[in-house]
Amino acid sequence: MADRLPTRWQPRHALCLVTDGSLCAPRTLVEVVSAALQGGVGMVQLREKKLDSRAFVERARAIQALTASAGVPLVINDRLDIALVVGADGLHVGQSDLSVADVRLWLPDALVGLSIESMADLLAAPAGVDYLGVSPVFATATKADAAAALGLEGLAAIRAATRLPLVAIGGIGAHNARAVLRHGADSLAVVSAICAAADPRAAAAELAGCIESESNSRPS
Ligand SMILES: Cc1ncc(COP(=O)(O)OP(=O)(O)O)c(N)n1
Ligand SMILES: Cc1nc(C(=O)O)sc1CCOP(=O)(O)O
Ligand SMILES: [Mg+2]
Repeated sequence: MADRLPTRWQPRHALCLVTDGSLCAPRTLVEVVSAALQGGVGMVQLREKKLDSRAFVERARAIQALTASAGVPLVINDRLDIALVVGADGLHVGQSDLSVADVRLWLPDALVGLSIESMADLLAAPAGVDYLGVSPVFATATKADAAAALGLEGLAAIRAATRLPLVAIGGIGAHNARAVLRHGADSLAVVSAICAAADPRAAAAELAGCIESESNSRPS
C-alpha cells in the first residue's frame, strides 16, 4: 500500500468523538457534543444509522455549528451525499462502504478515514486515505456487527506496518486509554465513554488529558 502523507490536518494526538444519539439520554446529542468539545475533543464523527436523509442533514448542520466555532473537524460516517451537502470536513468509510477511490472523486481535498479490522485490511488499504480507524481494539456492545477484537498486540502489529495515523476505536475508556496509546495509536475514538458518561465534559477532558500526557512523553 502507498503511505500517503497529506499536508492537510491529520488526527495525530486527537480525541475523536463518534456520536450515538441513542446513548446520550437524558441529554441531547447537541448538548453532549457541546460538552465534549469543551472537554477537549479534537474531531467529531457524526454517525447516524437510523436517521433519514433530511433529518441527517439537519443534525449535521446543528453539529457543524458547534464544531466550526470550536475549530474542530466534522467527519460524516458512511454518507458521502450528506458530507457533500453540508460541506463536512471529511468522511469515514469502512470495508463495506463506498470505496476510498470513489469517495476521492467527490471529496478530493477532504479528510478521508478508512476502518481496518485486520492486517489483511491494512495490506489492501488503497492510496488516498488520511487516517485508519483500527477497529475494534477491544470488544464493544456499541456496534453490533463489530469484528473480533484485535487486542493491544493486534494494534501494535498494525502500528509496526504503517506510518499512517492510527485512530483506535472499540471499548476504549479512561481505564485503558494509556495502554492503547502505548501500543501505537495516535488518536482515540470513543462513543459510549463520552455519550453515555454522567459528565461528558469531564469524560472528554480525562481522555484528552491521557492523549496529551502520553504524546508529550513520546519522542517526536
Ligand atoms: C474511527 C472509526 N473507526 C472505525 C469505524 C467503523 O466504521 P465502519 O466499519 O464503516 O462501521 P460503521 O461505523 O459504519 O458502523 C468508525 N466509524 N470510526
Ligand atoms: C463505531 C464503531 N466502530 C467499531 C468498529 O469496530 O469498527 S466499534 C465502534 C463503536 C465503539 O464504541 P465504544 O467506544 O462505545 O466502544
Ligand atoms: Mg461504515
